Amino acid sequence: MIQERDTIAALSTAPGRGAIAVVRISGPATAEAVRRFCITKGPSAIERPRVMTRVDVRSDDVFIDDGLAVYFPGPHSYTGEDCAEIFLHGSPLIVRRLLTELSEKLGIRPALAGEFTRRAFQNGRMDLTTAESVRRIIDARSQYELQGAQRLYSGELKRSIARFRSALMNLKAETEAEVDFSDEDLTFESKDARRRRVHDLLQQIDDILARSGAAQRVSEGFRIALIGVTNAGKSSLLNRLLGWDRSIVSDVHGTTRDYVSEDVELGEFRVRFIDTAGLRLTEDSIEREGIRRSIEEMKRSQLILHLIDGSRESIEINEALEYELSQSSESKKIIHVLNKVDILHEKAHEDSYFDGIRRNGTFELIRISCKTGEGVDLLHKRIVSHLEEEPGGLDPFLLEERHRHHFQAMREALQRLLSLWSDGAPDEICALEIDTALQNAADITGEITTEDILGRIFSVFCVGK
Ligand SMILES: Nc1nc2c(c(=O)[nH]1)N(C=O)[C@@H](CNc1ccc(C(=O)N[C@@H](CCC(=O)O)C(=O)O)cc1)CN2
Ligand SMILES: Nc1nc2c(ncn2[C@@H]2O[C@H](COP(=O)(O)OP(=O)(O)OP(=O)(O)O)[C@@H](O)[C@H]2O)c(=O)[nH]1
Repeated sequence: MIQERDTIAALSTAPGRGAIAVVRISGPATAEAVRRFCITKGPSAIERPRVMTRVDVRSDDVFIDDGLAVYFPGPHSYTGEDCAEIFLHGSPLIVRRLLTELSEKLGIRPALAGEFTRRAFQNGRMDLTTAESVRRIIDARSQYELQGAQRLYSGELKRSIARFRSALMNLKAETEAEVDFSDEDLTFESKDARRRRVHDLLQQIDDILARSGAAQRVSEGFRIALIGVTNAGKSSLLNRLLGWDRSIVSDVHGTTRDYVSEDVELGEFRVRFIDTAGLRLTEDSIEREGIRRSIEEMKRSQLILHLIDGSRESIEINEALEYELSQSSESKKIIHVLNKVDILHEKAHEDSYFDGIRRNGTFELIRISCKTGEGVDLLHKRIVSHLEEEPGGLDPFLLEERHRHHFQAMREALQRLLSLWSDGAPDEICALEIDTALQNAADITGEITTEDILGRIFSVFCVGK
């Protein structure tokens, strides 16, 4: 059983060798630990709260490291308890020495994953949505996801929950007033006006869920399929876009037998490029399987880059492309990329070269050379702007699955409330649904939490956070 009053310590910087390692301590024995292990000639770190102090880190007469220390007396600290940070040389051996001494001499135990932030939450330093966003900030894998997490950290969700709660409280107060005073001759806001307010809340919940769903899809990464005949230069383009040799580039037809995928940061976004098997009719069964899979991949992707080998006399339209071009104009976005402009076939200068790929008369074409790099930047920009056009693409509002669950439950309670009202149910029964909605709103920010819920939330954190 974890004691709240335990003093905890952990390495808070990334594990392994590094320039500097920071050990963080939190809890009642912190000041004693600093006094005992952080030795100064002049004023101690304890006497100079929140000021970085040069110290000799030592245990009795045994030298551990030349370091720096900061003491944050509670409640003005990250966790709200007495805290300290000791900056050491980034050696795992030094860190282990200090943590061992803290444990053996003062009974300071290693912190669990996320335990500092958990204490910050439990000491009222932050609400649950802010605490959760700390992990998301650390784990973000694109600027887009980071921005979404930072909006949570800045309290955007907490504030909208506060608005929901006050609207629900008003609704409840009025409903109860009606129950209490129903015999008296008082005028209350008409049921109609109240209905409209509930509809308005439902609309707001739907908007939040829709925005977060879109943001989630964006942050998980767009799938971009690279398709085109063998030797068109798909592998070369992927390498150009990624900036390093990820897939095998060769001039033997059919090198890419299966698809390779790669998650990369492209501008603000995380995207997954799928380099599909070179498409050509073949008797080779393994290669045919690759082709079947590239058609599948193409169907699942949000954007298709169709690579054309501009050194050839004509554009070869294969099954996969045929399928895609036959879809209606609202279907998948497709960018045709004319590659090898450095050795362009003379026919590729004529408009008729592109007749086969027009869809409803138009098509988007970008000319590049993977050999010289010409046009690759422009293509990169075009891909990013396609991503930005995606719904929710520029408005990251990321929610945890837990938040979505409670919003859904709020939504269902409010819908039941509306139908109870329609059925003319007693106000006491209606008030119960408002309570359910209120409870779910409170669960999001963590007004009332259980050990079990907190355990699940913080166990996915890093140790030391
Ligand atoms: N070295 C170090 N860097 C860090 C953190 C940290 O704890 N230590 N942080 C986190 O892990 C983040 C910064 N967040 C923090 C939030 C609050 C307090 C804090 O001590 N708050 C007190 C004092 C406020 C003040 O002096 O202005 C308070 O709010 O009362 C510290 C860090 C990122 N960088
Ligand atoms: N001159 C020129 N050669 C290119 C260009 N892009 C690719 N190549 C060459 O074309 C050949 C095929 O390129 P890859 O990138 O392997 O083509 P791929 O589409 O991945 O081929 P498969 O995996 O067989 O489907 C290689 O020899 C490349 O060096 C270009 O812009 N100009």
